[in-house]
Amino acid sequence: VLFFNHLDPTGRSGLGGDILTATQFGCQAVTVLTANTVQDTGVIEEIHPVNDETLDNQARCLLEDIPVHAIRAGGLYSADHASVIAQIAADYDNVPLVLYLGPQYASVIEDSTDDDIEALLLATWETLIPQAACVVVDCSYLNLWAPEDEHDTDSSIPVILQAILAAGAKSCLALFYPSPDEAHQHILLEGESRRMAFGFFPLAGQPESGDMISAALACELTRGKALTTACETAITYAHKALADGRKLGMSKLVAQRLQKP
Ligand SMILES: Cc1ncc(COP(=O)(O)O)c(N)n1
Repeated sequence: VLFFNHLDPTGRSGLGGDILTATQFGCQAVTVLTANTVQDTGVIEEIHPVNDETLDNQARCLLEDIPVHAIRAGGLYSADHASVIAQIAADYDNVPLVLYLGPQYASVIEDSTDDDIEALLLATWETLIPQAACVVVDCSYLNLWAPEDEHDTDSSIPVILQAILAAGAKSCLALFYPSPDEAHQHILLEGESRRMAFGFFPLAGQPESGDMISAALACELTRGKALTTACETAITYAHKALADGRKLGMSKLVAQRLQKP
């Protein structure tokens, strides 16, 4: 599996976590760094995006060397990142693309402007979402990825999810979908009519669950698993990893990713 992600030096999220998840699923992780960061288990102090040429060169270097069976794109910090990954996805269109849209920290980047963030959103919607086999979103942060006219609309989650499918994504796994009884639930949307709900997930509000679930999902897809089964396995895995999480630092738990799915 080819992972695009940031490097979280704590290993809690990002490429370090992806490698552990891939290992647990019996896959080799090949990795492309999108950004170096300065952070601990609580605060992201700095994000330094990698330039788009390095991103492109590293990904293509790996793809020409090693057969890749799934691509998981996360940790996107610039419109150029989205465009480079989109071009790669187009060149390798037989390889399923799992796109993860989670908490989005592009505003942490020094000198970043609203225009930069808007350009990232636009490139994501126009070039990446249309090519995704599955877009994994965390509904708690979905408004950060909403197209400009959807910002600040409280009831926009179902609208944005439908927009993801309308943009061309084959499916969308919506995590922490706000259900009427206030519990959180995960929902897989496929095409116009197919909708499948997964069980309740008691560990709501753990931002790294989507990072982990999308990584595990990409690994499961390399084995030719059906999407619903792959989603279910990935969710169960993340649930266990978070339930066994350890407070290694002063802030967020570090999931135990070496965990039988
Ligand atoms: C640069 C960067 N991007 C994303 C995350 C994950 O998000 P979270 O810490 O909310 O799980 C992170 N720790 N660092």
